[in-house]
Amino acid sequence: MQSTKVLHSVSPSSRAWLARQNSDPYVKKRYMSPTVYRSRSAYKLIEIDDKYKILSNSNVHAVVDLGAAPGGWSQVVAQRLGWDESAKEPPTKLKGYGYGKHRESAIQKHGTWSTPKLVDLKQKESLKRKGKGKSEVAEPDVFDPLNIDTIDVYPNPTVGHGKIVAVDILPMQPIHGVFDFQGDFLKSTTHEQIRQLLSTDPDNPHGKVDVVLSDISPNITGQKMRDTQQSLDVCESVFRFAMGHLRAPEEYNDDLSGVLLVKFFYHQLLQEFCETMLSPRFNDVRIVKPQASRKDSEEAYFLCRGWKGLDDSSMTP
Ligand SMILES: C[S@@+](CC[C@H](N)C(=O)[O-])C[C@H]1O[C@@H](n2cnc3c(N)ncnc32)[C@H](O)[C@@H]1O
Repeated sequence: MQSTKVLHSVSPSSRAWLARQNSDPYVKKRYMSPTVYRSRSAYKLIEIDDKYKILSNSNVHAVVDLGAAPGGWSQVVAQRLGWDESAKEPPTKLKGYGYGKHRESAIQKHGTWSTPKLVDLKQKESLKRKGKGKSEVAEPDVFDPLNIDTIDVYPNPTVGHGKIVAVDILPMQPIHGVFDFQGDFLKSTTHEQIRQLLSTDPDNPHGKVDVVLSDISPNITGQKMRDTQQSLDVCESVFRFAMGHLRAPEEYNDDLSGVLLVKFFYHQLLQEFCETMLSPRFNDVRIVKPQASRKDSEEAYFLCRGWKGLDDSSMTP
């Protein structure tokens, strides 16, 4: 009886959404998978990598995931690069590591770093007052507003290869093996922050990347021209970043390395962008629409493989 009431109180659009969720095979798959993917989108990247091996490839040492929140794609990248996210094992906390130089020493010591979990100082104080020392009481798994003295370190981390940097305008929960930060990718300062993070790797002083992924979705307004312009702005910004950061082709032993995968929304202008900007710069450019991408969505991806490099001096990033 109660459930009928609840259903009646649900709006027709929410009911349609629930019906679509209930019949969506990828939603079901997500709940049944041993890895709890944070997004349904994860299956799009799995499908693309299974087919084109853009991540499962020994040439991949640095990957950038743009528009990464809540983190489904980053989870897939981390897995494919061997940083098997141990979602089942709760992270433990070590004292003494945080941001800046502490973060660097944590990376050196543990091979990874994730955004520190914050500790609730009030709760900490109240535990202290009750005379419960650290050794007797498990530290609460909550916020430390100062953000300086704890870091999540997985007890038995699987050390993968390669550096993964994830960026989103929204915050994202940490993923083992992934450096994430909050930033607007359309701002050039964010491009610089990514480069700096990548170049902390001593083997990669210029902050070069092998794979640039972008699943960025601008806010869709329903106004075709505006949405198209937004999609174009994102694609151009991602391409500019790729031009400045993809590793030079001479460093690879094949002609399909140096990859850009970027989401777009169908429109003639995007098609022209692909033909004039992407096709001349990569050996293989195609439009992919993974099965996991909803048929009624106008999204698809430009998959560009085999970066040709900046041989033309007029092509400055
Ligand atoms: C479809 S979601 C990405 C899902 C993600 N690939 C996953 O698997 O979890 C699109 C993301 O793009 C982000 N986004 C939109 N505009 C952005 C911008 N200018 N800079 C960075 N991220 C942006 C949104 O915040 C949103 O999290």
